[in-house]
Amino acid sequence: MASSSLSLPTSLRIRSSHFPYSRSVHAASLSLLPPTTTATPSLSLTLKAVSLTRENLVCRASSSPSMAAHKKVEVFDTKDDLAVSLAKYTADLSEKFTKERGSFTVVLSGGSLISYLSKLVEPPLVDSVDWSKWHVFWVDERVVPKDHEDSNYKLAYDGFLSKVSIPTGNVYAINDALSAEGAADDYETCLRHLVKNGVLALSESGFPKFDLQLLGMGPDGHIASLFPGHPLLNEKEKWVTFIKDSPKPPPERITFTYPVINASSYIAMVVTGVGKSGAVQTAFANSGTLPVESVLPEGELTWFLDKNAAPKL
Ligand SMILES: O=C1O[C@H](COP(=O)(O)O)[C@@H](O)[C@H](O)[C@H]1O
Repeated sequence: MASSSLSLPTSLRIRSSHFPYSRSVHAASLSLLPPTTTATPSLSLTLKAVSLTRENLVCRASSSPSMAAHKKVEVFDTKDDLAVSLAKYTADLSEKFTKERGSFTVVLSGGSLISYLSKLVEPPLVDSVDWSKWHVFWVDERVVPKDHEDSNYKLAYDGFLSKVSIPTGNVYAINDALSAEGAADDYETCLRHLVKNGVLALSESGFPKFDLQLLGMGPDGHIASLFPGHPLLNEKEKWVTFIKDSPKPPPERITFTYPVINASSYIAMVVTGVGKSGAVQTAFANSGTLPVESVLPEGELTWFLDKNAAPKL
């Protein structure tokens, strides 16, 4: 597969026959590491340390309190390669949680993310996933009717949900008849009910623990409807909140808060295109300025990047 994979802070892997290793080396000192489990000898960079094999690059970055417990970065030559890998990753987690818990709780975002789920709804994966065990949620939603062009539900329905057999009762869209505030409260009530009846797990931090959240990031580094500099970034108590002044239209939205996002077992951060490479670069430098930098799940964070969005190391 034409991909690169990076992992931070404990491991950053790059798998690519085309990865420009030389660009990765300039900021760091090189040292030899013992061979990894692959047959190929590996090199290590102290950046805080990147190890390279011909097909793999494993980077151990400095531990920083602002980093997730386990963070990986995958870089793909093409969007198609990314979609194939994201589909396999999602299908594997579906199997894992279905076996372990009898259900799979998945959070979708809007925007470009949905287009990268295309391989999941094609053979062979579409036939191997047990869709009856899926429970689908939204990390954010625009407060518009469900058939509105701006609706994240509509986007997901047209591009994904309409192609698979997830029980209708397991698809948790917002109540679009309510105000932004009402819809946020209603969604939080729904989540609390699902925790009570065991569909959703509860994290030690007291927030719902989703199995997988599939997130996108805007060119300004926003995730969900958490925008740079907005007071909602500081919300620590609520599970779901609302915004009426979103800098990106439409202005009225509901959104999960950081505590709910970060209680997740797995998060995939799917980012493509040169227009987002600046934000990715800033985020990887731990600038402390972008909302995406506060995505630090209790579980595992994996960045799925195409090479146009990948940071220049
Ligand atoms: O407004 C939104 O934007 C972000 C990013 O969208 P993208 O098209 O740039 O990938 C999205 O993740 C969020 O769910 C959506 O409401």
